[in-house]
Amino acid sequence: MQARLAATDLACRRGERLLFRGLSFDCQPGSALHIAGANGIGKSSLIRILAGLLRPFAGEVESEGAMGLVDDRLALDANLPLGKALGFYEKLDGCCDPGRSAHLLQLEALMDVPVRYLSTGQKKRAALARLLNRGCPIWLLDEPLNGLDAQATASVEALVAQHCAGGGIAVVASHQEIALPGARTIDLAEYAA
Ligand SMILES: Nc1ncnc2c1ncn2[C@@H]1O[C@H](COP(=O)(O)OP(=O)(O)OP(=O)(O)O)[C@@H](O)[C@H]1O
Repeated sequence: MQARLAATDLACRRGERLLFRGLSFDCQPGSALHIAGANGIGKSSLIRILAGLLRPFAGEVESEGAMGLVDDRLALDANLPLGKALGFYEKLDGCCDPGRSAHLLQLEALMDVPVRYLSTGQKKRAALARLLNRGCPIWLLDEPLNGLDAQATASVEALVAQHCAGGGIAVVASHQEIALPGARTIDLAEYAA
């Protein structure tokens, strides 16, 4: 899996506040990065900068390989049953093994449930299934453990580990502990402006 994600001397401003500055890293295939820090420090802002959804105040991002973002916005049709909502994107993404993500994320029993009725943790698992189905090498995960129980947390940690073992890159913003073997942790407080 060819992938690279590098940030050079990034700074982020939201409104009138400079949140962080001087942030650099270089993720090679197989690497995981945990972005840690308190509420409001700028973790989601950093993820959005990496995804190209927010312009950095300074610095630049270089990437090689497709990116998949999972955050608190669920990009699935709320009115469709989960199976159909995922199926729409499986066709677009050319996913050839949709059963794998449903199985790994314990979603099989929920396929007939309209997306809007899913619980917080079930919605998060559905978003992760969509990410898995895309097969993209760079994962940007913003608080992926929010709403997950212990079993689902362990599943997500295992999925990230497998993704990196296969040469993928994962950047995980989380104020919670997350077990990511071999991951580098960046505490955004150390870059606070
Ligand atoms: N559009 C905006 N305009 C001005 N300020 C903003 C905007 N969006 C976010 N902020 C502020 O930027 C700061 C960082 O927000 P961000 O969501 O990146 O933090 P976070 O570390 O992800 O927090 P949390 O752990 O609560 O998710 C916060 O103080 C927030 O209020």
